[in-house]
This record gives sequence, C-alpha cells and structure tokens, in this order.
Amino acid sequence: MDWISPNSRPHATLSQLGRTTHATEFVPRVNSSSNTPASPNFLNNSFSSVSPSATFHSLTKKFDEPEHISTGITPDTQSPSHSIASSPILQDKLNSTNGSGIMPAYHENVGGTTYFYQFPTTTENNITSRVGPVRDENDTAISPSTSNDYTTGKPEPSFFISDELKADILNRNLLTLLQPDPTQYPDIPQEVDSYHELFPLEPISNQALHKPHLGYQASMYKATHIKTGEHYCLRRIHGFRLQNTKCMAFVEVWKKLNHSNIVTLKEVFTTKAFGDNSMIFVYSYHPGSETLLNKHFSTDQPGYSDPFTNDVSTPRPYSYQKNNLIRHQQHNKLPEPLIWSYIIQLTSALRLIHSSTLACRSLDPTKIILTSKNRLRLNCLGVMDVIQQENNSTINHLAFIHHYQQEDLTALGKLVLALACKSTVAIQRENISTAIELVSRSYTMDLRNLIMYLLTNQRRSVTDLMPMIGARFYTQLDNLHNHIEVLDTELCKEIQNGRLFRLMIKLATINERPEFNMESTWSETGDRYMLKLFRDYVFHQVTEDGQPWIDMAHIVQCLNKLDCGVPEKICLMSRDEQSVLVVSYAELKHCLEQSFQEISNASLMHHEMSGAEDKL
Ligand SMILES: Nc1ncnc2c1ncn2[C@@H]1O[C@H](COP(=O)(O)OP(=O)(O)OP(=O)(O)O)[C@@H](O)[C@H]1O
Repeated sequence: MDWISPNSRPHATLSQLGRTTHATEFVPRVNSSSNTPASPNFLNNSFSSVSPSATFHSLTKKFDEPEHISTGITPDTQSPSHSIASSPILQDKLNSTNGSGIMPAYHENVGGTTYFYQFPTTTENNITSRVGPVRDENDTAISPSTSNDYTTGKPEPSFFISDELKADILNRNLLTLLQPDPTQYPDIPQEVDSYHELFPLEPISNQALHKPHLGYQASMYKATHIKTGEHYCLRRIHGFRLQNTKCMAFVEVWKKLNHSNIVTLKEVFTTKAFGDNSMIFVYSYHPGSETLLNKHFSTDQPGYSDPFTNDVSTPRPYSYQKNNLIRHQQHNKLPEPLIWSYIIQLTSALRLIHSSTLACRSLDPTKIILTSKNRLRLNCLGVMDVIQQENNSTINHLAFIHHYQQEDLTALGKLVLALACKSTVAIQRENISTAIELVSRSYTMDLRNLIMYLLTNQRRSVTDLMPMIGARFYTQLDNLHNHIEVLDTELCKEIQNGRLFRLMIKLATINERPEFNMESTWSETGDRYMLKLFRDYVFHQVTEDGQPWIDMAHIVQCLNKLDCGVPEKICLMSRDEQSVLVVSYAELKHCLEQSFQEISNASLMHHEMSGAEDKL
C-alpha cells in the first residue's frame, strides 16, 4: 500500500503501512502536486504490463465471458492497470493530467517489441454507453439468458439463474406461501392437529355430490406444520369415522415408500376440527402441480373437446364419426415420446408399489399430478386401502393384493389408451376397439402392443413392460441427465453469487457503521477507511460527467479478487480527491476479515448470537 496523501487518512497505523509489499508495481499519479512521490514517467510505467486486450477490451470481454468472472476462482492478477482501465474515476483523473480530455498514449513491451496505444476519446470510449444494458437494476439486461442467441440457438451466458427456471421457482415459492383469507373460507379451521394455515387447493363449493373415494367426499388443502414450518398437502375424507386401526398397517408401509414418481404419505389421523369426523391423509406438497386430467383432458383448455363424445342432438353416420376421429387425432394427438415418458414414470412407481406388496388402486387421471418438465407423481396413495379396510373389516385385504395389482395394470392400459386418444371416453367398453384402431394409425406398434398387453392379458406383471419400453429408457435417462446438467450449471452460478453475497454482507456490516466499541468514527478510520474507499471504488463509480457508472463485470471482478485476496493492487481515492491509496486486494481482504471478526466477536459477546462468522 502506498500512502500518497497522509493528511486525509488520519488513523493509518504503521503496521498497516508496513504490510505494503512490492508497492512500486503500480504507482499512479493522480494529480501533479509536488508532494506526490510518483515518477513523472508514471503513466508509461504504470501501464507497462498491460496487454491491449486486457485494457481496451476488458469490458467487452467481461460481457462476452461473464462465467469466467462470476466463477472468479482465478481472477487475473497480472494486470494491475486493468483496474485503472475499468475505473472511470481514475480515467477522469488521468485525463486531467494532460488537460486535453484525450487519454495519453502508453506503451507496452512484449518480447522486446514496443507497442504504442492510445486511449480512445471520451465520446468513442463512453463507458456508460458501452455498458448501457447493465443499467437495468433488475438484471434483465445483464442476464441475457432471457433471450436466446438466435444465431447459435444457445442461451447467452448470464451471471444469474435463467429466467425460465427463476420464474418456475418463484412461482412455486409464491404458491407455497399463499395464505388463506379467513373471511373467504370461514369454515376452514385455524388448526388441524399439528397443521395450520390451511389453504384449499380446489374450490370447496359444489363438492357435496362429488365423492371420489368409494362414496366419500374429499377435499385437498395446502397446510403448514406448526412446529417445523414445512408445507404439506392434506387430503380430507369427509364424514369418515375410523372404527378399527387395522388399516394403519397399510399406512405404515405406504409411509416408507420413497420414489420420485410418488407423492409421499407422511401421516394419517382423524380429526373433528372440521365439525365432523374427518380422516386426514398428509402428503408431501408439490406446488404448482396439476392433475393429469386437468392437463390433457380438461374441457377448460381452449380448443379441447373429447373426440369420442357424440353430439346426441345431431346424430351422424358411423363413417362420418370415424373420419372425424381420425382427423381430430391427427391434429391433437400427444407426442409419442411424452406418452412413453409417462409410461416409464408410471411403471417405475408401480414397480416399487407392487414389489412392496401394495397396490395403487387409484390409477386414474385425477390421482396423478404433474409438475414442470412433465414430472409425474401418483397421488392419494393409501386412501383406498384405509377406506376399504374400514368398509369391509372382515376381509383379508392382503390376500387380494395380487388382484388389485392386476387391476392397476388394467388401469394403466386404459390410461395410456386415453392419453393416446386424448379422450377419457375412449376407454369405455363400446369405444375400445375404435380407440385401439386409432392408436394403430397414429402411433408405433410398440405402443399399441403395450396397450393390448395391459388390456387383454390375464396374468401380467409390471416387469414384463420393461422390454416393451426398451431403448426408450435410455432416452429418458439421457433427458434427465441433460436436465440435471442444466440445473447444475445454474446452481454453480448461484453458489458463486452466494459467495459474493456473503462478502457483501461483511462489507455492508462494516461500512458506515455509526458507532462501534464507543468509537463514533470506527468505520471511517484505520483499516475500515480502506474498505470504505473500496466500497466507493466498486459500487459508486461515476463517468466523467458525473453520471453513475454501473458495470456488473467490474463489480463482480472486484469482489472476486477481494474474496481471493489476490496481490494485485488498485488505486483508491477519497471522494474529496485529496487522498489516494494504492492497496492490494490481499490487504483489503485482511482488513475485511479482521474488521468483521471484531464486530462478530462483539455481537457474540453482547447478544450471544451464535455463529454469524461461521455462517458467513
Ligand atoms: N401433493 C400435492 N401437492 C400439490 N398440489 C396437489 C397435491 N395433490 C393434489 N394437488 C392439487 O390439488 C388439486 C385438487 O386435487 P385432487 O386430487 O382433489 O384433484 P381432483 O381432480 O379434484 O380429484 P378428486 O376427484 O379426487 O377430488 C389439484 O389441482 C391438484 O393438482
């Protein structure tokens, strides 16, 4: 560190000054005052190690290759003057040295050859306009991942998570945090067992006639666990009185099932909180999910109509109906890879269920939920076991498991047929042969054979389906791995951002702290003064005409270098321009750690707040 104007840095200690290493590496001349120890040849000297690309193209490069900066593990430590090039404050000062407003020339010796460079004029080199897009504070302009690079088809690199993923995550967070309006839902209890903040996931009215579980009415709520704050999905079976606890044996087995295509059952209990005897099944909550019925068979979707539904008011000849079906199928059919993806996920879940001596027993489009990227999960598992055990307590349901498993496979066949015809009516007995014919016309024989196997064979097993799926399994696996890779890349970015965020917490905790240890000027003196100037250097740069200059690349690069504590030196200037410090990132890092440690220790001592430092 070089101390250029001592009078404006009151409390610098000798030891701090003594930490200075190889200070002559970069000695800027900020003004021409006689007490400045800089050499008259400073401009030439100071840029002697600059490579042209690192100077003139630094900003462009940063935007071209932001990943290098955001990862920042090995920041460029070779070009101290890079800091000057990217600092309009210093450029301003350097401009003023020749009074012409044009940056002076400098030269560089590379392998014995001297290259001469001249800074572009201010208008050409208008930093603000060069970095114009970054001025969007919502980072939309600096995170070009929103827009694809249409020439290459690849998303442009960004410092931040992609907009699509961000929107998906934010949407899920939003749905998770939704709070019920008590005036809108006065009948919903405040608390149900260990859960509160119940929020209905479907309209509650008009449900009295809708009895999806063997004649029992059901409703679905999002809820928060009182103790853990975690979110769950409560399926309430209305008016259900549990007489014996035999069924709990099933519940225990279901609770142990953990599979990526199953909505996990957490617990089951009875309650009178709703004013009746209700049975509550607690499931994991998957925000933003919709049922398969809603996704592919809902008449609410614009343009959807079930092709197998006849208009009874205008009867048509059979040939007309058939042609109509074929035409409809050609225009509306689901892509075959999507159907196979569903088959793979469903059979994967069924495989685990059946091998656990259980049966799904509710394999229909209302009991399958979908989240983004066509992730499918079997829902409401265990409900049928509990209800049926209660209704027929004398029957040994375990003995019927094989039969139920066969029913699952028939249900799977019907579901695949319904998907392939995009019709829930297609699976009615009178429509099945037409539906199969449609599938033969529109899809591969493999799909038809799978449906036929499931709908016609007597003794079937889910493992028999694996050879029929065949190499499509590899495609599914490949897609998943590719998706994991995308998420991994996004996660890497956010890890780096988290690292910089922790660094900024430290800086912000120290900067402008009004009083510490009875010292009112603590944050303005000693090591902290350097950090204050550094904060200005990173965040408060202005252009020559005093306009704010915001360059994400500059900010990220500076923070990365600080985090690494590289030996590169930068020139910090006070706002009154009376003092200039030449200091290395290593020294700044040391100051930051020491100052934060001081605050952290005091905080622990006085408030017994644990682990602020460890967490950071
Ligand atoms: N585990 C869950 N996590 C998040 N949302 C869920 C979950 N289970 C269901 N949902 C959502 O709750 C809503 C209602 O689910 P429900 O199972 O009651 O569907 P439904 O079509 O009304 O079926 P039913 O005829 O059985 O009532 C659906 O929008 C569904 O996506």
